[in-house]
Amino acid sequence: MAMLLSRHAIRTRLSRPVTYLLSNQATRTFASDVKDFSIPKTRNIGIIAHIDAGKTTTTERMLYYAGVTKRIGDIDDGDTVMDYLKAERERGITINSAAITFGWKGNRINLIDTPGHVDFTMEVERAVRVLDGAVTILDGVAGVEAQTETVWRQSERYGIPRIAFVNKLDRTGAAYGRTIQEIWKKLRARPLALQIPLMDSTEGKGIIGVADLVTMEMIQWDHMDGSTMQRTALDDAKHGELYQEAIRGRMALVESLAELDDGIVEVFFEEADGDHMRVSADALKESLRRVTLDNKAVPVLCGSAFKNLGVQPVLDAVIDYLPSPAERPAALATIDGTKHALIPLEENGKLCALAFKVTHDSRAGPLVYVKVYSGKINKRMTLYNTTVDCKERVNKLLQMYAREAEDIPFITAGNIGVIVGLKNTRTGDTLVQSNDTSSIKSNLQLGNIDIPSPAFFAAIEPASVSEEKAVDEALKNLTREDPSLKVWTDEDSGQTLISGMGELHLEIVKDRLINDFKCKAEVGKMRISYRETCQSEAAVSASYDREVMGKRSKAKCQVEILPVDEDYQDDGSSIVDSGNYLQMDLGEVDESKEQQHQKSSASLSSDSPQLSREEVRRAIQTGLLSGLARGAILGFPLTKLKVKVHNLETFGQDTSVGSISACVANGVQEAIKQAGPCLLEPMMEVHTEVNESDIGSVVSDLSGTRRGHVIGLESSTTDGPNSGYQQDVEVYPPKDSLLANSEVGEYKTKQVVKAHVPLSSMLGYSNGLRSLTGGSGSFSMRVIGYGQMSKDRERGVVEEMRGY
Ligand SMILES: Nc1nc2c(ncn2[C@@H]2O[C@H](COP(=O)(O)OP(=O)(O)OP(=O)(O)O)[C@@H](O)[C@H]2O)c(=O)[nH]1
Repeated sequence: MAMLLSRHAIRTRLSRPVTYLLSNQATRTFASDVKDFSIPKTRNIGIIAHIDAGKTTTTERMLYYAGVTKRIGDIDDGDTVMDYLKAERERGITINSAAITFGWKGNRINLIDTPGHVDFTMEVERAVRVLDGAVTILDGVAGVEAQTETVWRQSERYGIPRIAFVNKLDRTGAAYGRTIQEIWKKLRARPLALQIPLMDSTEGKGIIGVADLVTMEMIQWDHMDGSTMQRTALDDAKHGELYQEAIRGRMALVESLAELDDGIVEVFFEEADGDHMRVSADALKESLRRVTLDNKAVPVLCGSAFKNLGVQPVLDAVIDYLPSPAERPAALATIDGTKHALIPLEENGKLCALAFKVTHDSRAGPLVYVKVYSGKINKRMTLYNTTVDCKERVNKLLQMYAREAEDIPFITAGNIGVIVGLKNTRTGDTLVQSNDTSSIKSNLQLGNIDIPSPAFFAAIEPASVSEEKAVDEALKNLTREDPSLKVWTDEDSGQTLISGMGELHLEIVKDRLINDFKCKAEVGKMRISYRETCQSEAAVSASYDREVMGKRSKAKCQVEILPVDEDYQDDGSSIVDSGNYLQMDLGEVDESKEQQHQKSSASLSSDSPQLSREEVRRAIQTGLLSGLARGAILGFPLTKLKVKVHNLETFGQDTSVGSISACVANGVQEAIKQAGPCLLEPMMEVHTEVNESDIGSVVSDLSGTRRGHVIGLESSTTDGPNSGYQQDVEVYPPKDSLLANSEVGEYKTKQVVKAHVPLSSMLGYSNGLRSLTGGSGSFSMRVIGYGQMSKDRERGVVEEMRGY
């Protein structure tokens, strides 16, 4: 079976088990290989996918086959190990990215399970940046879905090598070939099929085994729990059609690798005599590893986690193709927020670690999950948190098994572990050694995540005065865990408010307050976080004149306000904050003249305070921000305004920073009232992916009932612009491959409807879309800004908010 490689390739040739228990669950025994902390044998990996693709189902099998659990947890029965929060078990979804360590064939895998729901994109982002590699799980029926693309892009931003597992091939309509084509077309990644599924066409059972194209073996699993895996050499007499297909698959694999990797070309000509079938499995694996680590390609495997088919080869692929921490580029940190520094992975280097997640345990207190990038954390060590500038003491170090944990003596560079005892560290903080005297100690940051502005809020009311402290404490813990959750007090009502990324996000917070923290509190209706702006210009003179304890404090200023739109181009002279452009004219006077000016203006007292120019500037800025914090209609923050303060005059000895700020804030508030205040609502960019037959109903729903504006329609497999994305490559297997698709898996081209829709109209869209498309549609959305609403709608919102 000798064949030449493609022309392109030729051209390019040349201890003791568990000692510590956080919950009351049963003690478990950890495999000894997880105690091997050597870097080449460590894999920090995550599982990323669209909601419901089967991440948790697959992970549960991984834990079972690795010997961590004694039986397989079932998502549908609500008894999984990874989804341990009550709220997760009830809903059957993953919310907190639970981290777990287990051994596989002498290696140590730190696995982080991540949520697929759009409300928890921040959780994914937090997890993704500490990963060294990722397994992408795709639903073999739905293919590459909207949220898959979002999480894929997130992992791409961090340059994380990935493998893919096409799951659910037992289901009617599953299509492996089509899913692989979608990896190519939608994710713009080069898929390399390492397996082809054996479909049972007679009884329509879907997948019953897989052909391994690397070893040219047939793999089959027992019908019980899938723990016994039988490998037999593929042969023509026994496997007939599948054997022929496997040969085509093997040749396609070698050809594709040859385009990406010179190493395999050499093996092909020098060791395999130009025969695709004689390239050894080991040589193929080495080549696959090289191209995966270089992010040139994505090895693809397949199966059905639910039917216990295909999971062990995914674990093998994690070891074979995903990087150890030593094979990743050095971490990037910032010093003083501007200079960049690389943190090479050195076990004996200076300690540098990132707290990527904080959870709360009722017995142990805060558990801080860290990734150590350099150096080593020991028990009882004193750390320095560079983000909040404080010393922290390590009490215990743990290795997690979902909710259970084991004491470990240290966490070395490249590893993930949990610290108990840190009091102030929050998600996203950087930790270094306390006695590190180098200049980078206090200002080195491993880079925080930008948190989008919250879209929803709700009021929280403790059930009684005696409950207030417990609720406050619980909220403090929850915000430490989750930086996308905000808590504040409404000035008018004195109510505590929480805001977050979405309805589900806040619902989960509520569940956790009540069930995990056992607080007695009422959470009010989820409300949309609107914004306010002005429709016209206004200029006002503001003054502040107060006597406090016999001392007179007086200031005057002019405030001008004007609305700006998204296209506004500032000349660089403004301070930009929350979509507002702030300007302050302090005049051309220099420091000494300014002080004289203050003195000469002092008409009420002879001993005027000598505020520096910088103090005055800061006081004005504080006033501007506080004036813009609450709108005139419903008290929402203002945005899309240009505000200018000038002609500031101060009088008297007590014309303090506070008086200037108050004068400016009063001026801003007065100007807003005069400039035609109006409400703005969050606008979402929505991508809805549907079968062609459903386009009509989806478009009319979005543009009619949901008040959206459809901006485009494109085939979900359209090739968009992407440098380096080669379109003329043949990807195996083809989308209509009979063998790779289940009998009824007829190929349907999907279309993506792109629309801008007000957030308020997107409430309940998941259910609406499900009924419009019979469950085949999926969508993703993100906030793109704030849009004006009609006067009628504004009236409705005001009445609803004020409770008329
Ligand atoms: N038929 C079939 N169903 C599966 C398979 N894998 C998962 N499921 C089902 O798909 C649903 C979702 O599975 P999960 O494992 O919770 O998916 P997930 O990706 O973890 O979902 P989130 O945690 O919500 O992001 C459950 O009802 C599973 O039983 C599979 O291989 N075949």
